[in-house]
Amino acid sequence: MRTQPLTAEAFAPFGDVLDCAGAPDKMINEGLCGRFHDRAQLDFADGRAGISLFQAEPRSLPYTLTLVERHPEGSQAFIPMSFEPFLVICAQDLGDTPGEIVAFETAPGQAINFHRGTWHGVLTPLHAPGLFAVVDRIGPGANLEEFRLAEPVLIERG
Ligand SMILES: NC(=O)N[C@@H](O)C(=O)O
Ligand code: NI
Repeated sequence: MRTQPLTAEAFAPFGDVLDCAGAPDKMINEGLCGRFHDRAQLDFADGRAGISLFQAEPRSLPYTLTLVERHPEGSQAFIPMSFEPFLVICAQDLGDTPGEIVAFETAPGQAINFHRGTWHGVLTPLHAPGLFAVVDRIGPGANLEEFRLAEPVLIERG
């Protein structure tokens, strides 16, 4: 299957796109900063928000996907700390199992937030340095379900 450009509309079933598209919601700091306010649906059931840094190995396209995962107790945001695009993989939810895989390539300056329970591929940079801030749930109990695909899915550039 092939990647598609990340847009808020196409990603809406899976989560939020964070970018500075359009006009800011408000100008702050004496008019020197545009605030794109409250742009993600965060959820940290029975826990709290945490900010972690991920230093991930870059991958290449074509990319062979063998596993997806989800976090039933919380949302998870991937915020690149570079201006490099990255690969975002999701799957529709069929209840206990993931459905069709959908793959996006971000534009520079875009970040994403997976909604609670969204099936997704793990953090997948396409270029070094692979450095991301990740905002997700810190709390008790399990918050990771993994699903190994019956057949690997080859993801190619769209
Ligand atoms: N396991 C972990 O902290 N990261 C994954 O959830 C991921 O989506 O990369
Ligand atoms: Ni995850």
